[in-house]
Parts: sequence; C-alpha cells; structure tokens
Amino acid sequence: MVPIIQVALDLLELDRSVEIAKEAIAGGADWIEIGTPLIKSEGMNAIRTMRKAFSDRTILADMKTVDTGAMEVEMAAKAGADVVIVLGSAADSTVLDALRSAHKYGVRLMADLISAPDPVKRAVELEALGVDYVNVHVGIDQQMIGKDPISILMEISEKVSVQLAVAGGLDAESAAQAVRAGARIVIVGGNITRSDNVTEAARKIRQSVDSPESIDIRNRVTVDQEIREIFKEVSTSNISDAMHGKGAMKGIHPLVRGKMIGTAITVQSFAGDWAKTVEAIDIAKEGNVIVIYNESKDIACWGGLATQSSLNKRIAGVVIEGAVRDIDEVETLGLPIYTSNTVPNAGDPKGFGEINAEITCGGQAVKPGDYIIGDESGVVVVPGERAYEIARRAKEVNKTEKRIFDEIRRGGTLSEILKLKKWEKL
Ligand SMILES: O=C([C@H](O)CO)[C@H](O)[C@H](O)COP(=O)(O)O
Repeated sequence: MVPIIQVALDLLELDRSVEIAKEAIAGGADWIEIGTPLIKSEGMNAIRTMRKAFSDRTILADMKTVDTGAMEVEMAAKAGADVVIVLGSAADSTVLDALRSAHKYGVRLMADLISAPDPVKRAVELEALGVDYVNVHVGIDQQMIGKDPISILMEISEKVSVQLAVAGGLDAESAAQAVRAGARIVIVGGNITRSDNVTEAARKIRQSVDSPESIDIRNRVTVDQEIREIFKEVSTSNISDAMHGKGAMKGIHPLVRGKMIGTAITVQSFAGDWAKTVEAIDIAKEGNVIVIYNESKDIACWGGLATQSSLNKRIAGVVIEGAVRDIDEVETLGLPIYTSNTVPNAGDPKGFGEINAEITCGGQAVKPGDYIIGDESGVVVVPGERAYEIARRAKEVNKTEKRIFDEIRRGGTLSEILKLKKWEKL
C-alpha cells in the first residue's frame, strides 16, 4: 500500500494555510490536517474553508479531544472533516462516545498517543476500543528536548494491526524510517509548512516515503555536535527569540567579526591585572569561548599576544566586558573577539581573580559549559543544561522566518501576513 502523506497545518492564519496546503499538494501531499493551533485560532471555520478549497482531499481535524467526544466529533464532521483526532489518553468513555458519533456522522476516528504515559499499552487498548487509526506522536515541545517517535512506532507496530499514523518532527530521513517501521500515514508539519519552498519540501518527503529503502540513514552524532551544527545554521536573533528575548549580552559588540560558537571558560579579573585572562587560554580546549569580566574598561586585559596564543589552542573566540588593545594586530589574526571597549594601555599580570567561577558578563550570568554564540548582532548566552532545547527551538524560529521572508518577497508586508492588528492585545 502506498503510504499517505498528511501535511499538518499548525499555523494561526487561515489564508496562509490554504496557500501552503496548495503548495504541499503540488509536491505530493495527500491529506490535509487542520492543526490544533489553526482550529483554536479560526474555529470550525478553518475546516469549512479547507473543505471548500480542497473538495477532493481527505481533511483531518486535529481536535485533540479530551472530553465531550461525541460533541467535538459532530462539530468537526458537520464542518466537513473526514477524520477527527481524539487524544489517546482521554478516558475510554470519551473515546467510545467519540466513536459512536464518528459512526453516526460517517467520519473516521484517529487516536493520538501524544504524552500517553505508556504508549504501547494504550495503542493495544485503543485498537480494542475500535478506533480507525492510532497516531504515534511525539509533540513539538517533546521534540525540542530530544524525543522522536520512531522507536516507539517500531514497538507499537509489533503489537497492533490497526492502521498506524506517525508524527513528530519528521523529515525525509525519519519519514522513510517510519514507513519501514510500518506507518501507513506519515504526518509532516514544520518540515513542510515552514519551508521557504513548500512544494520542494513535500516532494522530498514523497520520494522518501515512496522509496524508503533508498534513503540513507545518517549515523547519530553526539549531542554537543548536534547543538553546534544547529547553532551554525541559526542567528543570535533566532536564539534570543527561542529564549523569549533572554540571553543577549548588553554593551558587547563584535570587534573582530566572525561567527563564534563554543562552550564557556569563564574568567573573573580585576582592573590592571591580565594574569587570569591569559592563564585561561592554557586551561581552554578546542571549541571553547573564553568569557571575561574585567573590572576596568580603561585598562586592557587582552591583546595580540593572547590572541595568537588562543589561535594555537584552537579556541573558538573571546568575549570581554572590559578592554582590548593591539586592535590592528588582532584584526589581522582573525580570531572572533567581542568586547565593550578598546584602549592602547594594559596593566600587569598580578594574579588576582578566578577561572571557571560563575560570572556576570554583559549583564548575563555565565557558567563554564554554557554555549556562547556571537555574530554581527552581538552575543547570546545559552545555559548548558538547556542548550539542546534552545538550539532546536531556534531552528524552528529560523524556519518560520524563512517562510515568512519568502511570503514578504512575493508581496505584502510583515504586519499584513501575520495579521498583527487582529492579534493586538485588547
Ligand atoms: O499535532 C501536532 C502538534 O501537536 C501541534 O498541533 C503537529 O501537527 C504534528 O506534531 C506534526 O508537526 P511536526 O511535528 O512539526 O512535523
């Protein structure tokens, strides 16, 4: 059986969703999912509009129903849905009443395993309750902390014969894995809808689900490598947006330009004393960023000799709240340096201060091991313990912006596209 591709429209704007659905269908998507955010934003009108716009397509309403199963299925069915989603973790009585309503109104019921405490056991139960499909789904917030649906899908497909859908950050590679693992319906949201070329993105998924054996599955890299790879692709602005506006250093600007990504070695140092700033170079390893707080903005704690030493150790860059000198030289050396000030004069190596204690630099708390990213806009600090999540969320911000940029390029303005007036606080 040829797998079905379901494009999940998780946007807030209906007119954009219709356009994106058209582009996805041109690339080979089969079913159209009206995502939960779109249903919350536009109500049943979203289903009616999609029904009218795509009369020959299967329309799925991701109601994520958790109570009043019959009523919600009836609403979606009357608005034009062919398939309705109920939460797999809803009470059996909700699932059963949703099923009765689905039979009455001639629609199919998909149960979604998102956040189910024991998805394998619940899939078996849902099959016994009589749902038409079970969706093995890792939600967007769970994806951001590194969960994916493929291994659960493999386990579930051994235990049930109900038709399986799968969703959760799928791309061309994981879509192929999903089909190999027994999925009949491959649900793809962001990797199609947030692409700047939706048709091409859908086409890639089409190729991969139609010939899953031809897709190479990459070896897994370490978490640190994955984080660094994502930070290479996104900007400090994307990262700051992913942190809800937090993380940006104040008063720190690029001195020697260049994208900088690394984990922090921290230095607390005092006016006129450059011993600890330079000793930190010996402690640092390849891929570290040295982050320095120095008490004085009028006496340099860093210069050309420290920069050349850092290059020898393959350090990724330096951030200094304080002053740098030898500017002609450090510019030629090319190591990315971000600082608050430049002066010609330096102090002496006295030896006060501390390496690898928590410091404040540019108004941000920095601990050893935090990720420090710098580009033309400035420097952001990402706490080490949240780095994977922030990287993944920044990537989503980046994808969304690329798509919106493309829509602006076609004509229109940012506020028109995002319907800013409609979303102003009342
Ligand atoms: O159901 C979804 C999510 O809960 C938001 O409503 C998504 O449609 C589903 O996860 C597919 O989207 P991606 O994970 O972005 O592929």
